[in-house]
Amino acid sequence: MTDVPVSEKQMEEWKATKTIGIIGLGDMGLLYAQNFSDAGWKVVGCDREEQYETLKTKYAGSKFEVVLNGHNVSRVSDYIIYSVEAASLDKIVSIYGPSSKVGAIVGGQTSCKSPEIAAFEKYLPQDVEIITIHSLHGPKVNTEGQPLVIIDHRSYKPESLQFVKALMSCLKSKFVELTYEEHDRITADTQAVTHAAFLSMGCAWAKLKVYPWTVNDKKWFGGLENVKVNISLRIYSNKWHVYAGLAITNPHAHQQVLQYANSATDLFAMCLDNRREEFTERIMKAKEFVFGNHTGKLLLDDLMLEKYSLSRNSNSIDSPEKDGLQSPPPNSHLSLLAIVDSWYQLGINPYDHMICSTPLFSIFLGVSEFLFLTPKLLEQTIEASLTDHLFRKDDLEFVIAAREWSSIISAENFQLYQKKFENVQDFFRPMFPEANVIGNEMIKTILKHSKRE
Ligand SMILES: NC(=O)C1=CN([C@@H]2O[C@H](COP(=O)(O)OP(=O)(O)OC[C@H]3O[C@@H](n4cnc5c(N)ncnc54)[C@H](OP(=O)(O)O)[C@@H]3O)[C@@H](O)[C@H]2O)C=CC1
Ligand SMILES: O=C(O)C(=O)Cc1ccc(O)cc1
Repeated sequence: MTDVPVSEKQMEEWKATKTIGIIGLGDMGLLYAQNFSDAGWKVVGCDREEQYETLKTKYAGSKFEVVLNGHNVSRVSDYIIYSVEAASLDKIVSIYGPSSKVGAIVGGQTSCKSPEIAAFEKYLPQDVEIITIHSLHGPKVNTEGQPLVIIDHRSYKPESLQFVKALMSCLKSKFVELTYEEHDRITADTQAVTHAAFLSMGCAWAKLKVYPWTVNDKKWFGGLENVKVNISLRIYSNKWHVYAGLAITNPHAHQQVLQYANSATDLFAMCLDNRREEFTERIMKAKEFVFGNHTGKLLLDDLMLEKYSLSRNSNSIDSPEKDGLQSPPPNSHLSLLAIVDSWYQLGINPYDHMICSTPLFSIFLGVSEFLFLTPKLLEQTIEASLTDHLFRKDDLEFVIAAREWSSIISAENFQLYQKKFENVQDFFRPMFPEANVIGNEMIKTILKHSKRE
């Protein structure tokens, strides 16, 4: 539902009388503060108190006002959005929640909603309404057309939801109304497991000390490899707490990430033992379950992805169907076989979640679809998995990495998550400037071309 059924007059009245407050002026808080104030809303925001002078100067020319702290935001705002690290949310709501203006609406941007709702219920005064949100994209992605989840958890006035939607309408995102439980289940299926996969790939390359696109034996090139490398580097160039919070605070995510690690382990073990029949049957069952009803065009076109290589001399594609170009060596694509197997094992139809898809999830589904539905590519991949040892060592590191991420997430160990994430981040850091330019271009093109976006 993208239309907001409020009159122009009502909108103008709200803009003239309501104040929007944002606690946490980091990447997402700033995105909202700028968009809302540009659209004519009165916006106040704060970050940590010690940042006050710096931010006041920095945003002196902006249309929103920086105030000292969350008390000052909460006292004057009709809609208060907490846009802070997931691990600190409970503490921060406990401090500022009781200062919420009487009758205000409160929401948050954290990626997992059960702990956010629990904190709101615990610390907010009863007169305060709870309507929370989640933009399903990062701060550098154009908000237009991206899913924006809205959760009306506790509202007393019928116009409150209309008001939140009216405010959010300037983002031009696609509204998706869910309960917080539905939200957490879906995002565990989509985001958490997608991140686990790309985190594990990056971790494996860092362990092997390779920048895959620079390896001279030309192991890693072609459209599918470009996606793996670009998305993995994109995640590692971001803040660790976004991914840690999303996976650790969502109990459903633990099971999904564990299944992903188990799928990778099982499939790899079958390859080591050359259990051809069992391996092929399992992959084919997963294919039937996930893609059995697929009709029409694929989400992604490999020719489109092919140009987004970090490698300077790449000119190839993965598809064995396309003649005339040098093909990359067959790869076991364990990371992609494992995701489709884990969807099958958990009974998840990923297409059911497209309504809540993030750019990275769409791309992950797109490359998996490409692997499973491009004629001959899956057969070639199965053969390579069982008989070709070129990627065995990489696959071993990948399996270890997937298991490690799963253990850290299940143990809810933020410290270890940060340490592991930042180790890999340090390894890739020199490559980020170039990788981000190419990765951003790739994502833009994919989103433009993806028929379901
Ligand atoms: N980045 C993304 O792609 C997305 C993130 N999210 C979620 O949105 C939330 C914000 O993420 P993002 O903007 O990326 O993270 P940031 O780290 O950029 O922003 C969070 C900000 O909150 C500040 N903060 C910490 N404590 C307080 C406090 N007591 N009062 C006011 N501000 C405080 C932080 O300061 P300091 O850094 O000093 O701690 C930081 O500037 C997170 O929960 C994240 O999971 C949701 C969708 C997408
Ligand atoms: O697209 C993704 O999965 C991202 O990595 C960006 C992101 C991160 C956290 C969120 O809560 C929503 C989107």
